[in-house]
Amino acid sequence: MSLLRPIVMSGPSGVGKSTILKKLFADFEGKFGFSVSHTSRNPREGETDTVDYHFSSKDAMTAAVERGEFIESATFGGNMYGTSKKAVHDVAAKNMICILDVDEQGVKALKATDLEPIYIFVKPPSIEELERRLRGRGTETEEKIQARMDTAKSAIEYADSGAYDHVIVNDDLPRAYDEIVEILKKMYPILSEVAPNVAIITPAGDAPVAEKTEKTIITVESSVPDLNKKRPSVERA
Ligand SMILES: Nc1ncnc2c1ncn2[C@@H]1O[C@H](COP(=O)(O)OP(=O)(O)OP(=O)(O)O)[C@@H](O)[C@H]1O
Repeated sequence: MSLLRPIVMSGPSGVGKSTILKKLFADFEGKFGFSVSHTSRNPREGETDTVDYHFSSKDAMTAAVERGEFIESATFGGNMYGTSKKAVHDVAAKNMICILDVDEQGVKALKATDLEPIYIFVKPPSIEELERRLRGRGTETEEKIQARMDTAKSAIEYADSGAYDHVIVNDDLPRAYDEIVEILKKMYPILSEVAPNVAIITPAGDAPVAEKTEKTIITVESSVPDLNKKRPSVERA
């Protein structure tokens, strides 16, 4: 069986990628996954090696980067972060579609690998609307908004040059989401499969009744990854 091709989901900050991904992960339980990044920083309390990050030393990471084992890597606050090609393969090996939420530089780096992802760009209806959404989110300082707008203009130009397989304009969220799902269902038959062991999503805290049925009970917390968690290896602006 051939491995599922990863998906690149790129687009300027504030365009709605996380919103779309959150819904995809929830609607297609167990079909999508993120790769686990490497970092040279120490684990924080509650973090588990190979789950939250692959915790590594700076020397080991530097050597692996030199051997060409990483898609991209960067240093933040004196610590190295990066995404290895193996981490992407590991998701596909579980028969899941690996989502790569990367910026323009990440897309260029991926194009130099043999991972052959499907490239999707989420485009704002206009640069003014993007700025409105960024401000509306209320998470950025004025300086950061300006820097993000400059990065956004470059990202849109790159997308307009034909760098992506699909460009989806996120004007109306449900419409944009449906368009993405339609594309993905054509590309990945596993998204149309009816799981033999249907998952029932219940609010956390509900008593599981798995022993009475053939169905799997999954709480929302455990089934949907935390998309608010920063993945610094792909964060630049
Ligand atoms: N079609 C839409 N119309 C209006 N608002 C939208 C639409 N899509 C998303 N939003 C809103 O825009 C804001 C930014 O969305 P989101 O945080 O998903 O962006 P992002 O692309 O993931 O950004 P970042 O890369 O910085 O994480 C959010 O407040 C979200 O609710």
